This record gives sequence, structure tokens and C-alpha cells, in this order.
Amino acid sequence: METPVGPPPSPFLVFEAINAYHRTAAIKAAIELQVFTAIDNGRRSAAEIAAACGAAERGVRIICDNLVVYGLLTKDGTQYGLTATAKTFLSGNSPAYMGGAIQFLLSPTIMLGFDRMTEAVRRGGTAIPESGTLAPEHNVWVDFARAMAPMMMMPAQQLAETVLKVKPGPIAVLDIAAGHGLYGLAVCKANPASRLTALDWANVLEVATENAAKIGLADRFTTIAGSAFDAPLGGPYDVILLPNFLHHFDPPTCVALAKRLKSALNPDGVVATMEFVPNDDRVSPPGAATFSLVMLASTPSGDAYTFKEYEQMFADAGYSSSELHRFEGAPHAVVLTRP
Ligand SMILES: Nc1ncnc2c1ncn2[C@@H]1O[C@H](CSCC[C@H]([NH3+])C(=O)O)[C@@H](O)[C@H]1O
Repeated sequence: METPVGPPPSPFLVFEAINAYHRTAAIKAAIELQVFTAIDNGRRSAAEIAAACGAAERGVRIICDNLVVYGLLTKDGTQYGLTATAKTFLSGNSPAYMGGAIQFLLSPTIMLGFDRMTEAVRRGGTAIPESGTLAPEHNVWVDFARAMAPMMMMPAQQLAETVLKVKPGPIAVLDIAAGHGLYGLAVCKANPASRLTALDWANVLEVATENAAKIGLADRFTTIAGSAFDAPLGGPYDVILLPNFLHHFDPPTCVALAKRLKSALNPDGVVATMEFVPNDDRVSPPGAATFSLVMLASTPSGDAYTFKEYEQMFADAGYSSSELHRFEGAPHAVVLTRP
């Protein structure tokens, strides 16, 4: 029999893990009913919030009490208030509003993957039919492009700064699996001498094209519709961006793609891979380490790879060197690779 190590036994830890979906349900309901926005607009009692949200007073009182327990609301007598987190990220009045992310994170496709976790563990890959989220032109990526864009502003800025430090001047940029397009557009915005080509499925590119127009960069923006594995890439490019794409695939598939990209890259160019990169122990830091579960739930063979693994994949594809750039407190990192 194994001798346990660490803290004494806690049934609460077990209940907390089993019931974690209660929190998911509570925040989802509060976002959908715009409870946080109502409080931000001065509704403080359950009756006032209920009237503003078109909900029952009893329902609002119970959900708000639970949100107080979770640390998202405050309570003074019968009056509810917003914590700084709720005011910044959950009030619809805030420019940093994150509530829209549930349209992707809690979408039926992603939830199905998690609902079938036991089967995914048995198989070692998603139990969603037809390769999960990797089915061609899967509509979940249109939801992603629309819902997750606000969360991408800061990482896009960080990727752009990292790339432009090593590649200033006139550059041709290819953004692989561009989604909303914000990564490439951040580079383009910061460097007026750059031109951007965004590659993704045709349905997803509609969102990137809208965003390019909104930012006023339509004249330096073109698209390639199709799969990164077989669409003609054009080029050569000075910078190829690979944000949040390689994690969907197994290492041999990543190596094949990296080889393909090398043939579209200038000899003095750079590939910038933005990813969740856990430490070699694979259990830290938490944000990067736990991303592997999302890949198990939703893809046949994706993973959260370590820097050593990315370095090896690019070396196997014939690249000369890779370096890791981390950002204080962020789960994502950038791997800069030279051919
Ligand atoms: N075979 C494929 N070829 C090109 N794009 C794909 C393929 N499979 C999935 N995608 C896209 O990969 C993206 C993954 S989400 C990442 C989007 C963006 N780069 C970001 O970092 O936020 C989605 O936009 C999908 O539509």
C-alpha cells in the first residue's frame, strides 16, 4: 500500500472538485442575465437586480449569495456590490468585459468534450465525433474568433513586441490559423511597413477580415482560405506567426507543418509560436499545465507541450535554433525559431 504524502485528508477538496460545475453554472447564469451589469448600474438589492434582469427575486438572491461566496460579489446587509474583478471583467460597462468568452468556453461542442472525459481518457483523445474541434470549417472556431477576441488583446500586444524587436522594418507576415486575426493585426498596427496574410478556414476568415477593416488595416491585409496543411502558402515571409495552433496536434504532425512553413520563410526570417508552455514537470505553472485537459477533451492528439518538446519539433523540421520568451504572470509564452 502506498503511504500518502502532503496535507491531511480533506473531504472538502473532493467535494470542491466534484461540484466545481456549480460555479460554472452560477457564473454562466449571472453573465447571461447581466447581473453584474445591473449591479454596476446601481441596482443593489435582490429585488432591484431581479427587476433589471427580468428574473425572480428568489433566483437572484440565491445566485448573488453564491457569487459572494465565490469572491465575485460583496454583500452589506441586503445590498450587493461588485468586487474589483467583477467590475473590471464581468460588468458589460467595462472595456475589459470577458463575459462573452462563455460563448466559446461553455459552447455545446466544448462541453460535450468535457462531458465525455472518461471515454477521452480511455481512448487517449477526444470522444467528440469527427476529430472533435478539428473537423474542417468547424463552426466552434467562428464562436472562438468572436467570443475570445477581447481576451487576446494583451497577448497579441506581447507577441507583436517580441517579434518586432527581432524583425523591424518592412516585413511580410503570415498568420497561421489566424482566427480573429488580432495577432497579425497587432504586428501590422505597430509596424506600418508590414503586410499581413491571414490563413484559416473561410468561415473564420470572415471575422478576421471584419477586424482588419475595423482597425483600419484592410489595405495591408490579405487572406488564404483553407487548411494550413495543404493550402498554397505563397510567400516568402519574414515572419510566420503560429499562435495557439500546434497544441491541437501530435508531434509528427507539428513537425510536418513546421517543415512546410520553412519552405515559405525567408532564410533570415522567424517563426513565432505563441503557446501554453508548461515546465518540464508538466504540472506547473497551473494555467499552462492544465491546458492539456482541454486538448484531451476536444482533439484526437493535442497537448500542452514543453519548451524542450517545441525545440525538438522545430529541430526535427530542420530549423537551427529556438528560444523561449515568457511574460510575467501569463500562462502563454512565445517560442522564436530561426530556420
Ligand atoms: N487545418 C487547419 N488549418 C487552418 N486553420 C485551422 C485548421 N484547423 C483549425 N484551424 C483554426 O485554428 C484556430 C485555432 S484557435 C487559435 C486562433 C488564434 N490564432 C489565436 O491564437 O487566438 C481556429 O481559428 C481554427 O479555425
